[in-house]
Amino acid sequence: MTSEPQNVPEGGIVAEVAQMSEEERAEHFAQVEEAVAADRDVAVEVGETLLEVRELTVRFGGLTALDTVSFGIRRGEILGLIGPNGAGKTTCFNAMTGVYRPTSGRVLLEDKPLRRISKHRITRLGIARTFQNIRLFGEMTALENVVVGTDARHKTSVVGSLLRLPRHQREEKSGIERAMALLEFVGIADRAADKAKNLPYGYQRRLEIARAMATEPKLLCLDEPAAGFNPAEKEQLMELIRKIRSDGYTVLLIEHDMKLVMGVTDRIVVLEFGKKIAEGLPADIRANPAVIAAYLGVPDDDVA
Ligand SMILES: Nc1ncnc2c1ncn2[C@@H]1O[C@H](COP(=O)(O)OP(=O)(O)OP(=O)(O)O)[C@@H](O)[C@H]1O
Repeated sequence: MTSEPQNVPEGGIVAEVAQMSEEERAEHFAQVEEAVAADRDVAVEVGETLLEVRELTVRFGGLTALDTVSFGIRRGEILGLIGPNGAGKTTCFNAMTGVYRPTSGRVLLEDKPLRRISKHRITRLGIARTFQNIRLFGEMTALENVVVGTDARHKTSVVGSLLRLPRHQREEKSGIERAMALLEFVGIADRAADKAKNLPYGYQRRLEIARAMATEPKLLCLDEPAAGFNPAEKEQLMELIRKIRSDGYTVLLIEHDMKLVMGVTDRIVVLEFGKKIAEGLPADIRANPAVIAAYLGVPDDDVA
């Protein structure tokens, strides 16, 4: 079924795809799905709401970290979630990915409420994330770290894998092949056999992204992926994020670096003191007086 995308933002792949005929769209997504996730069973309909945050409130004791925040993430877009320090970005992210239980409000994935569920089940439902502080298995190789991600999609039972039944062997082989393809995709295949802890910092960040992608998520959440990067590395990261989106993924990006956010996102949601103060296209957000006021004190370079 193909439905007409609604409220499609100007510019970016979402708009491009919206202009395509049904045939072109089908061909586009066939290519996209082949490229990185040949066996992916995620149907992509650009423009529809994939995840909805509805009146979400999170309190820590007397502190309201998130106050009745609502926004939607559309399939196929890169949504930026920004705001000054302490605005509630990470809290929102954590409430969306099962780390925190919201005080009130809901998160709906494909119209179904995400209740209090384990992190593992969140991954199964199709949400993957990276962390501000890199969390890799340091003693495992880069390749093994990504294979672990592909395991989340396996259908073999524990007994099946212990007995090394043919399906398990097939899944293992395809997991290794996919993991290798993902390392190439993020640009670190040359260090596939190195232990994660021995990789340079930039490689570790890319490895985290590859591992999250390996779970074949409907929504890929990146929490400050450019932290600690120099300008050249940030530029490369922007390219990678665009490539990820072109491959059919939907991306939620939390990022401090305004240049990066403005350069790569389709739409932006701005939080301040736990409240949503703006939502819109990057150009509109850049000119929004409330956003400018929230970022006063931030060096011009960071906002421009
Ligand atoms: N586990 C917690 N317990 C108590 N207070 C918390 C907790 N997590 C966050 N907070 C508080 O909630 C508010 C929002 O914090 P949050 O980390 O979500 O903001 P942020 O926008 O992600 O900030 P930053 O950009 O600095 O990471 C802050 O006042 C913070 O101190």
